[in-house]
Amino acid sequence: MWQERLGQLVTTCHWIGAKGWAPATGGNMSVRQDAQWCWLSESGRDKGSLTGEDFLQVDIATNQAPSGRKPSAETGLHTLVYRLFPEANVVLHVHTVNATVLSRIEKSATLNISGYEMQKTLTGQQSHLDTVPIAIFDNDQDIDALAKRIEQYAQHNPLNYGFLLRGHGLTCWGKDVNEARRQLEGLEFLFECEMQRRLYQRD
Ligand SMILES: CSC[C@@H](O)[C@@H](O)C(=O)COP(=O)(O)O
Ligand SMILES: [Zn+2]
Repeated sequence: MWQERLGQLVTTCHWIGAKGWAPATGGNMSVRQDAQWCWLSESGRDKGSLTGEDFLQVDIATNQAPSGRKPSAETGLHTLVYRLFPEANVVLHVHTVNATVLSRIEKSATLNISGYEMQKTLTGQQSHLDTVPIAIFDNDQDIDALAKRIEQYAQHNPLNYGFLLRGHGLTCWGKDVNEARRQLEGLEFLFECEMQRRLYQRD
């Protein structure tokens, strides 16, 4: 099951690379194996040309990789998502221009998305009239501290689909590769729309 998921993830990484969403080794991706283990991209790789060999088994509770190789610098954010959301089986982190810039333009702690038909690409969303809040966390090189902040936020606020790291990128997830990929593409489309709207709409 998870082996098949990993194969689909590798294909999705190539798609992400072709989109230009993981430039210069930015971004990281993972799939869940089971309640204890996940498989994470190795740190420093070009994420657009990964193979199955470039994924390392990581303990979700401890962030340890038995292989001794170095998993992603942002391992702690992937394992946090797997701990917070038992239904999440895939995590995608990308450095798109829209996510990077919009998360800086929006000064508050939440990007509220409303008025777009494409909101319905996000599981459970049924109308452009609803508001989809996407949390924005200030970036931090201390991933443990960042993960702790996100965990505390999630205790009191809904955290659906993904979150933005200010000036850094988007981390999103899904129950399978198809859902994670659809929501990544949907969110990225919505970010692009929101960037354009803020650029052109003066009222
Ligand atoms: C290429 S600089 C960006 C990194 O610091 C990080 O944000 C990132 O997304 C990739 O780190 P990695 O350790 O390869 O998973
Ligand atoms: Zn990153």
